[in-house]
Amino acid sequence: MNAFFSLPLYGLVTLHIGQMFVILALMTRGLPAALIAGMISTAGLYYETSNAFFFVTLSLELIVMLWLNRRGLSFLLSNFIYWLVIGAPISYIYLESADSLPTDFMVLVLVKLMLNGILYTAMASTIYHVLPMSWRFVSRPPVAPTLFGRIFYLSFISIMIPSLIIALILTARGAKQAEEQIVGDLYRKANNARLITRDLIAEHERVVNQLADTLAITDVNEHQALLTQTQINYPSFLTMLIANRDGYITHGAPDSFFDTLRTQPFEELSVSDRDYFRRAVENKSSFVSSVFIGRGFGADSIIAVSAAIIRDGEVVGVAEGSLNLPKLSSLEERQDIGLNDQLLVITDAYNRVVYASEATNLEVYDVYTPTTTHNVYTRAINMTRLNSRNYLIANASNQYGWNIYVMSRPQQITQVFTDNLLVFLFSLFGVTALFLLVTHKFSRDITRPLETLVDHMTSDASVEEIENNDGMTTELQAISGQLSKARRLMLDFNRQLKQQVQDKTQELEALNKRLHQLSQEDGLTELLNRRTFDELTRKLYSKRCMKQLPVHMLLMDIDNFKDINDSMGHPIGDECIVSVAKELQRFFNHEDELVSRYGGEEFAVVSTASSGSLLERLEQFRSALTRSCVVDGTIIPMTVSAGLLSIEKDFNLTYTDLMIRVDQLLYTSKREGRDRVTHELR
Ligand SMILES: Nc1nc2c(ncn2[C@@H]2O[C@H](COP(=O)(O)OP(=O)(O)OP(=O)(O)O)[C@@H](O)[C@H]2O)c(=O)[nH]1
Repeated sequence: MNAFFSLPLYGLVTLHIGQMFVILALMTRGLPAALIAGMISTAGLYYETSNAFFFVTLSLELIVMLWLNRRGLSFLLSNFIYWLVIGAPISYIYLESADSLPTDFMVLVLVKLMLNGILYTAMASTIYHVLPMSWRFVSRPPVAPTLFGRIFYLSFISIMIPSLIIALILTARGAKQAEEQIVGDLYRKANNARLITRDLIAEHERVVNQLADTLAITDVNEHQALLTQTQINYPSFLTMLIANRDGYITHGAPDSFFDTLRTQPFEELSVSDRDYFRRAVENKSSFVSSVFIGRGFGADSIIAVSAAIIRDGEVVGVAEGSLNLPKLSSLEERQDIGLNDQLLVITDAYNRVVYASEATNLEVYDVYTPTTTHNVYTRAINMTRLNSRNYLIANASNQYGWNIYVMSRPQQITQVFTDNLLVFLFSLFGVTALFLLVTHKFSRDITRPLETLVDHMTSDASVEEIENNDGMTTELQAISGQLSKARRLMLDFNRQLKQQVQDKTQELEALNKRLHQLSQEDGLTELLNRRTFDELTRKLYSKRCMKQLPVHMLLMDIDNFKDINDSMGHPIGDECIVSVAKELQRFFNHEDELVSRYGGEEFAVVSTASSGSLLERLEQFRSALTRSCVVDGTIIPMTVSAGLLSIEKDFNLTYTDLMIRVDQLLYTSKREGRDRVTHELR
């Protein structure tokens, strides 16, 4: 059982779709979940092989991928690097030590492992990107922060999966075709060799039969000539002989052979113990021997073709021809067997080598029975080992019990697959480079106009539409037009808003100023109110005292004002108060002189002027006041009572005491008959 959901392609080459889920678990649920998924998916393999290798490598793959991913590499690239640097070497060592795989298939398996890794990771990546966000339990860094990177990554993995699958299927089909072709070729050659050897033996058997028939009716004197001629006609016969009924050689060809033979001891000339003699005599027919070592004339490995010479139903002798076995090499040449590392071995019914290609290191008469194994890569043909190399082996046997083995190196099949995969890998690199270029251009086509648009929209310069919009698509041109329009409106609105804010600010400032003024002024007379006057004068007074400079405090009150109010009404009273204030402002306008409405009809003046100047102006004021208030052409005469305290020496008086004292001086003036000034100097 294989819980990897394998999709067999060719031989051991299968796509392990199940691994995709393990990678997906790593992407969405993290390492512990992926390890559990990996354990489940390799459980079947573990159960079958009792080997934890698959789980260990899978775990290593997951850990390395995660580690690389945390360093900013995509899972796809991480997987590729893993297989290149760790996975392939480890698998190589494992497969090599496990010895379960012929080394001829090693490259193929390693390339397949790598492609498999790329494929299932690409599939997992694609699924990951279309999964709802809620399925992603672990946050992953984005595959690429730039638009270019994202377009490239997504388009790359989406084109890679189909192309990888198509490439694998096509190469698998290619390998199958190559396999069929090579296996067909081997069997065709084996079959041809079967027919040729059959015909060869049959022909020589016929020749020996004919010879025996002719010898039976020919005078014995002509036997030697007949034999020599036959051997000349059929050079495939290395030697030929005629033996009499007792098994003694009476004639031989070629002549040189027979001359040598004749020099042998008498018993050496007997072939009565040889199968080819006994069987021919016993069966009164022809016979084809298996391989044996000749004697008498050298010690060649030979095959003997013999026939009984029958005269009047009685065997009178045996004619025999020994086949020249090395001449079978023509068979090899005729079938191009030497090419492509192909080998030919022919054995007889006793598995003795009749003929073997030189590269097999087999000698004629050696016993050869190939042990064959079935191989996953080659379903239609067996594999065998010869001289510690693997060979595909096709065999055929003829009716003489001969076996014909044609062998070929398995690379011929795996080469097609491996070559195709390598071509695919290189094309993939090419496609990747092309993709990089195209997506780079594509993303620039998108981002450039947007950048231009943003630059244009954020610059303070012109509000005109973008002049050079050649690079823009029509959609972007439309958006750009609308944005420019919106921006113009916005700028207009902004300008109006600015103006309004400016106006309002000015108004507010004026209002504030006025409020400030109002808070300091008396509403009727616009003189300083009592609170502000006290505040300012307190400071001035303490400064003057500190510096011991003269300061004068003047407090005055309109005399009998109640009468004016009572007789003429409050509005007229107000007018009188205002005219007093105006006169005060007129006469007490020196620097550091403050004038205040200190109460209802009470006024205060602080001055730093000389007392002479002050008293003079006070008198001028009092005199002007009598005529200052005119209502409906009638003068309302007014007088004031005043208290004046000049501080010129005693600077120890507090401000409160100062005011109390001035007030007392004012009341002194009132008490003493009004319209006067009580002046005190301290
Ligand atoms: N029209 C008007 N009258 C005010 C104002 N403030 C105070 N008065 C009046 O001023 C008068 C002050 O009167 P009194 O304090 O009795 O003193 P007087 O009549 O001026 O007499 P003597 O101060 O003793 O000379 C009151 O009748 C108040 O109502 C004001 O702002 N307007």
